Amino acid sequence: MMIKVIISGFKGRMGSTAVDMVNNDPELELAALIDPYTTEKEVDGIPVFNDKADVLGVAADVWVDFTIPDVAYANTKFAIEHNICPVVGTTGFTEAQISELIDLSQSKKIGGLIAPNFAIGAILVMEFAQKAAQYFPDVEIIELHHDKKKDAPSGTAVKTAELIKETRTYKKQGAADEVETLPGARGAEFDGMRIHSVRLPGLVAHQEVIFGANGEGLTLRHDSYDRVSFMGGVNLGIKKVVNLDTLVYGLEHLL
Ligand SMILES: NC(=O)C1=CN([C@@H]2O[C@H](COP(=O)(O)OP(=O)(O)OC[C@H]3O[C@@H](n4cnc5c(N)ncnc54)[C@H](O)[C@@H]3O)[C@@H](O)[C@H]2O)C=CC1
Ligand SMILES: O=C(O)C1=N[C@H](C(=O)O)C[C@H](O)C1
Repeated sequence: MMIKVIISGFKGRMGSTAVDMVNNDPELELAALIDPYTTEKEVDGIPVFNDKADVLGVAADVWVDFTIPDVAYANTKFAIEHNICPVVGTTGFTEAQISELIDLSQSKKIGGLIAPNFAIGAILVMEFAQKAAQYFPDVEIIELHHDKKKDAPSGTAVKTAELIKETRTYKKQGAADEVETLPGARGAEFDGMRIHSVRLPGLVAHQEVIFGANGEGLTLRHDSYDRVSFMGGVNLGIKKVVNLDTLVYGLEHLL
C-alpha cells in the first residue's frame, strides 16, 4: 500500500530534504505540502498550503513535521486529532506535552513518532552514553550546530541527558565552591550535569558526550555532515507509525 505523506515545513532545510526522500521512494507519495511563507499553490502537482487547517480535505496517512519549536506541539496534536500519524523531527517539546500527546494518540489508537534525532549514529551515541553513565557519573554534553538553529540546547542534547539521568547516580558536578565570573560559563544545568551549545556557520549537527573519572576519560562523538543523514530514520518512522497504535518518543523504540 502506498503511504500518503504531508510535509509541514517543506521549504526549510529538513522539510525540503524530506520532500526529496519521499519522491525517491516508490512506496511513498506526497499528499500535500505546508509552509506559511510561500506563495506557491502547487509543486509538481502536489497541493501547497500556508495553514494546517487547509489540509483537512486531503487524504493522508502520515504528517512529517520539520517546522519550528513554537508550532510543533499544535501541529502534532492536530495530526492525531485528524487521524494522521505524526512523524515529528521538530524540537522543543516539554515532557508534559509529550506525555499529553502520547495519551491522546492512545485514546485515538493512532501511531506516531517524536524523534529529537533521526540519525542512527546519534541514536547509538545516546545508547552508549546511557551505558557509560552507569560507570562514569561525571559527564558534560557539548552540542554543536549551524548558526541558524533557533533552539538551545538541541533536542538531542536534552534527550541524551534524560537517558543518562535514568542510569546515572545523581551528582551535582563541579567544585562545591565554583563561581562563574562570566554568567553562563558553565553552561546549562540538567540534573547536576552540564550542557553546552555551540553555534557556528559551517556546522550541521554534532554532539560530544564527555565522561571523566580518576585518571581516565571517555568521549563519544557523532557528526551529521549532511541532512541526508536523518532521512533513513524519517523513512523508517513513516513506514512504522502506520502500524502502531501509540505515539513513541525516540527513534530507538522503532529500531
Ligand atoms: N529530528 C531530527 O533528526 C532533526 C530535527 N531538526 C529540527 O527540525 C526543525 C526544523 O529545522 P530546519 O529544517 O533546519 O529549520 P528551517 O528554519 O530551515 O525550516 C523550518 C520551516 O518551517 C516553516 N514553518 C514555520 N512555521 C510553520 C508552520 N506553522 N507550519 C508549517 N511550516 C512552518 C518555515 O517557514 C521553514 O520553512 C528544528 O526544530 C530542528 O531542530 C533538524 C534536523 C534534524
Ligand atoms: O536544528 C538542527 O539542525 C537539528 N536539530 C535537532 C536537535 O535539536 O537535536 C537534531 C539535530 O541535532 C539537528
